[in-house]
Amino acid sequence: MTAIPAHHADTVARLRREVCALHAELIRWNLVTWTSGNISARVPGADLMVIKPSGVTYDDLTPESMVVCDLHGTPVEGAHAPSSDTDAHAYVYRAMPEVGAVVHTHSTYATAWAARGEPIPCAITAMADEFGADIPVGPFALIGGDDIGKGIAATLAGHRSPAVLMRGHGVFTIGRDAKAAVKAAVMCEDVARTVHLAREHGPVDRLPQHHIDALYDRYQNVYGQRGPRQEEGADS
Ligand SMILES: O=C(CO)[C@@H](O)[C@@H](O)COP(=O)(O)O
Repeated sequence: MTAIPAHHADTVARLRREVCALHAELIRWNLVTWTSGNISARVPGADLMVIKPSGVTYDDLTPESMVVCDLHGTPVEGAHAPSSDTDAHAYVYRAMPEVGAVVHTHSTYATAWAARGEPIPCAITAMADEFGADIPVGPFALIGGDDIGKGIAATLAGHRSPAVLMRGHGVFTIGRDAKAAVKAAVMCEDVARTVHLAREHGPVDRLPQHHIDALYDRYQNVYGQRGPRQEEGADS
């Protein structure tokens, strides 16, 4: 195995802790069954990523059990075999330099949309906020190799949505960091459930595009705490 350059050691140690801890969020939000989801994060400035080990139950995950791989999916540091989706994550990092993290789940409602091969229409404000569009469907691809990654990148490149429903499989989300990608996975399941429940009682209309655009812009650029006043602790 190739050694990790010393100047990346602190970052890798931090990402081992972060990626490990965020798997608890997949359980907390009921997005995974047994060992069926995974999280990875890119090591900024290096052709490396930190990813969950394959098939290890979430209670047994530790920072030390995370696996560091290069961006072709080859393990570089770690005693465990990496996630079976390692090649998919690695392909996304190679193809989408702006992506800092990838999350995969089989969350129930979103995966039901994936099983139907149907995009989730952007019908509610929470969806316009986070996704800015319908949540798209990517192609079916077998696990292992580059095909899942190719499908994710081809579907999400140039798309506002940080989530894709891989046909007949489940959800992949991307983000600038692991927390953002986990948030997208949580929100994806939430809106998948809401729109599904709404459709049980009748047709659901997509929001008008100008409303989607306005909601997305506000949530991405205005919503929440931002700017120097908050950083200085001002409260009025
Ligand atoms: O999607 C699948 C299997 O369908 C896998 O991602 C899932 O079971 C998780 O596998 P890993 O434990 O990450 O190897």
